[in-house]
Amino acid sequence: MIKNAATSLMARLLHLPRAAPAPTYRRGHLSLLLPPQLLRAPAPTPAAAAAAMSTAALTVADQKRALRSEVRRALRALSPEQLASEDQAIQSAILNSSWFKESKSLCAYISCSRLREVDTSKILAEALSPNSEYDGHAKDLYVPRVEDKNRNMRMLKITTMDDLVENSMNILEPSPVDASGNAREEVLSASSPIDLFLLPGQAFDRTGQRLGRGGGYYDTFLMKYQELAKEKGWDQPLLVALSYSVQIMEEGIIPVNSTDIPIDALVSSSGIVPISPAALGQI
Ligand SMILES: Nc1nc2c(c(=O)[nH]1)N(C=O)[C@@H](CNc1ccc(C(=O)N[C@@H](CCC(=O)O)C(=O)O)cc1)CN2
Ligand SMILES: Nc1ncnc2c1ncn2[C@@H]1O[C@H](COP(=O)(O)OP(=O)(O)OP(=O)(O)O)[C@@H](O)[C@H]1O
Repeated sequence: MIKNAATSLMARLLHLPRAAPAPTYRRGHLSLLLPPQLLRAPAPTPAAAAAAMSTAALTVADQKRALRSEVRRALRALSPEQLASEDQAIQSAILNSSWFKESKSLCAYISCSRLREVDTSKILAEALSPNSEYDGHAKDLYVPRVEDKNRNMRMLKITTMDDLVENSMNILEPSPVDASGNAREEVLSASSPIDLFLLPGQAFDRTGQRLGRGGGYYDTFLMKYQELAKEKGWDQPLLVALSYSVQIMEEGIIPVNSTDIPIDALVSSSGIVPISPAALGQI
């Protein structure tokens, strides 16, 4: 946990003395949107309020960027042994869970060790295994493919790790067509629901906040998928994030926008933390 690092970071960002309590950020909380001088003013003009809100919105983006670099530094300081031991504990917790075993279709990320992401290789292997320990069937597995820099990401079905090729960011992604030249099935046009998303990220907290790498790819995709599930009358999927210990923040440290999609549960080497009512009912 890097509470002290994150607190000192927020103090620097907000020009507060170090002893000041860390600010709390809540969805739709007015004091996040408006700077102090505006909160004190009795009746700001609409133009002044709009200008102040755009400055404050930029500040949240800056705070997110700063927290990402702080976490990146903390992750780089971990030894390979520490990373491997947490990878093992996190993957075992997931592989042994009833919600993973019972899931029939899932979206997962292909972990990238250069980015210090929690390893998903054992989970992916089990999902693709035709003789899975649970019901002897492979699961339907969809993995991300970035389409452009405008937050467009698709989740494409793969049946083997050989379906993956390295992209320009050195992350493995599925080719858009399979070995026979057929377009891969994609989640947003599939005819059945996804049970489970295994999510990457830079920082998380126990209230369900998640900070990603800043592309907005996951928040945008999850918003689209949740709308689709609502339209189709499907159950919403369980959103589970995987986290090294140093990526778990105290409540109130992670800056939040209205487009951030909260997670249902968090898995770290200390175990599984169910957060939402949906997760408390299933985990
Ligand atoms: N394994 C994995 N796949 C994923 C994601 C992810 O976070 N992890 N994505 C989730 O969106 C999308 C790809 N987005 C990415 C965004 C940034 C970087 C990256 O290398 N970022 C560097 C910093 C680059 C910079 O700031 O200039 C880094 O984080 O160190 C990689 C993937 C889809 N696939
Ligand atoms: N659903 C959305 N619609 C429009 N813009 C969005 C949406 N989701 C995110 N964005 C924009 O994408 C940019 C990056 O967002 P943010 O910093 O929250 O991403 P992140 O959580 O780090 O990334 P990700 O969700 O991909 O893991 C921001 O400018 C944000 O406003």
